[in-house]
Amino acid sequence: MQILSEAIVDQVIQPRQQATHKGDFGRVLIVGGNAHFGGAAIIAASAAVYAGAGLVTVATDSHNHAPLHARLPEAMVIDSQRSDLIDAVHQATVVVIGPGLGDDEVTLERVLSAVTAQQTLVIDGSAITLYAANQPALPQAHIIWTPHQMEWQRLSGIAIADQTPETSAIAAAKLPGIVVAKSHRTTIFAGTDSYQNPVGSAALATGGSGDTLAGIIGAFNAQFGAHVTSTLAAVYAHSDISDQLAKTQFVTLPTAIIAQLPQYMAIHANK
Ligand SMILES: NC(=O)C1=CN([C@@H]2O[C@H](COP(=O)(O)OP(=O)(O)OC[C@H]3O[C@@H](n4cnc5c(N)ncnc54)[C@H](O)[C@@H]3O)[C@@H](O)[C@H]2O)[C@@H](O)CC1
Ligand SMILES: Nc1ncnc2c1ncn2[C@@H]1O[C@H](COP(=O)(O)OP(=O)(O)O)[C@@H](O)[C@H]1O
Ligand SMILES: [Mg+2]
Repeated sequence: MQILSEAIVDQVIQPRQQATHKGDFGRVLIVGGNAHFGGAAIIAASAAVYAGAGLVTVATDSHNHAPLHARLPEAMVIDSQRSDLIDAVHQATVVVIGPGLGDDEVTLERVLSAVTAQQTLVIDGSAITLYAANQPALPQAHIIWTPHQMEWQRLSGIAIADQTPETSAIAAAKLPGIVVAKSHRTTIFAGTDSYQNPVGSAALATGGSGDTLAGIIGAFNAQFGAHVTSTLAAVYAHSDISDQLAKTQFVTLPTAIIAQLPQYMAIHANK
């Protein structure tokens, strides 16, 4: 198992070429936010925008459209219950499904059946819980699972108390793609390789921290490429920003971490 360091962030985040346009930095589609969990989709979308995705669209319950625009005018929005969801999936570089999705199995299956092998699919939150329960068909895409320990229990069948790098590696190998097994010391499994994140603290133990990470992972894969390094850098950056804020803040709120992303990325792009 390789222990991550700040070097992964310096390696992945590079200065931007100047003769570029927003399309060069990827299109991220966030699918989530039912009428009760709209904040999760807004948090994930905010993280994706502030982490540098070229364009961000949110497919979410219509209850969330006005609140989303009020907080994040940079994002576009569509009603996840309408037919243009499939068009939005086809236009995306990366699809992040799950933050606040709740029990919307229909939307999960519609999205899974529309994602293609050329795309990246981040499966987070309720989408993990729904997949674990119903096992819908998965696309041939570059898949990144981001379960917390309870979601990993549901997906892997390993009780939280029995989740170790060894047991989780065996379970992760049975899934397509990358598994980001979130915990106090998040471990990432990619093929036969495994990595551990050495940073992060209990200041992250607040609702929305995982929604934030899902958005950062989406944005990093969209703009830096669908390589495991993009996901590793996102995991490290999320915790590293929190650790820096935690020097003076008892809990590091998703919105506080998100606000730091542009400055953090500017510093590391030039290292
Ligand atoms: N502001 C919002 O709208 C928020 C919405 N959220 C969404 O709520 C939906 C449900 O996700 P939740 O994670 O809240 O609920 P889950 O039911 O998936 O998991 C949390 C439950 O598992 C238990 N648990 C035990 N050990 C745990 C561990 N080590 N890590 C995490 N949970 C552990 C918790 O006590 C809790 O009862 C997701 O779609 C998520 O994205 C959450 O992200 C919180 C914030
Ligand atoms: N005590 C802790 N130490 C380090 N990281 C933590 C701790 N508690 C939570 N985290 C991190 O915060 C995030 C929580 O994810 P998740 O439970 O999915 O949040 P939510 O679904 O509420 O957005 C994960 O990245 C996890 O690694
Ligand atoms: Mg979560």
